[in-house]
Amino acid sequence: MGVGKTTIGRLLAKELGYGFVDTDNVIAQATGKSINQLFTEEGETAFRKLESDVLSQVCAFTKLTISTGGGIVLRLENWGYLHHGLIVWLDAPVELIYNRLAEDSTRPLLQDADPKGKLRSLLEQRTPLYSQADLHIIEREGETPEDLAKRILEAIPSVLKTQVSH
Ligand SMILES: Nc1ncnc2c1ncn2[C@@H]1O[C@H](COP(=O)(O)OP(=O)(O)OP(=O)(O)O)[C@@H](O)[C@H]1O
Ligand SMILES: O=C(O)C1=C[C@@H](O)[C@@H](O)[C@H](O)C1
Ligand SMILES: [Mg+2]
Repeated sequence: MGVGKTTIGRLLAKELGYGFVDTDNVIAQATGKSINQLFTEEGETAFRKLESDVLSQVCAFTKLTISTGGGIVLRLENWGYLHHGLIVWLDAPVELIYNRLAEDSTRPLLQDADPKGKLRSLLEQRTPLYSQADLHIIEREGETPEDLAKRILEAIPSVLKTQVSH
């Protein structure tokens, strides 16, 4: 959460000449509600169902970069959809994310008495799930979104199946 999926996904799409979709944005547009409102008014379970519905539809397209919500990994069903493409785990130290999101109130799960502790526990719970991604990119201090998009693009060939020449 807050690691830069939306920001960097958009840049990657541009570099690749692909379309771009952000599942949180699609959900907000389709429902006319913010992510905060959805969590408060409908609950996290209803949000997760919407998130799977959106992913199940957008994963069918080619030449598309999809930025997801940080909790997309939680439902087993989503992994079938994610594996239509190449999955990148964008990772950053909790301290960095916490500082970035300190003034940001748009993440409902961080409206907590101890947001840093919450970030830590979410990351701990989800690490085994994020580890299922094809590519793991760890952000370095001071790296810009452009730097990260470039690094992801450079790393992608390393996880593509090597072609067998005859
Ligand atoms: N490499 C970076 N350096 C500095 N700021 C960044 C970087 N990446 C993202 N940001 C900033 O951090 C904030 C969170 O980024 P963003 O919304 O892209 O994260 P996200 O992973 O999509 O979050 P969520 O999981 O909530 O969807 C934004 O204000 C963005 O501008
Ligand atoms: O990590 C999460 O569980 C979330 C991340 C955001 O992208 C949103 O999908 C929402 O705030 C939940
Ligand atoms: Mg996002």
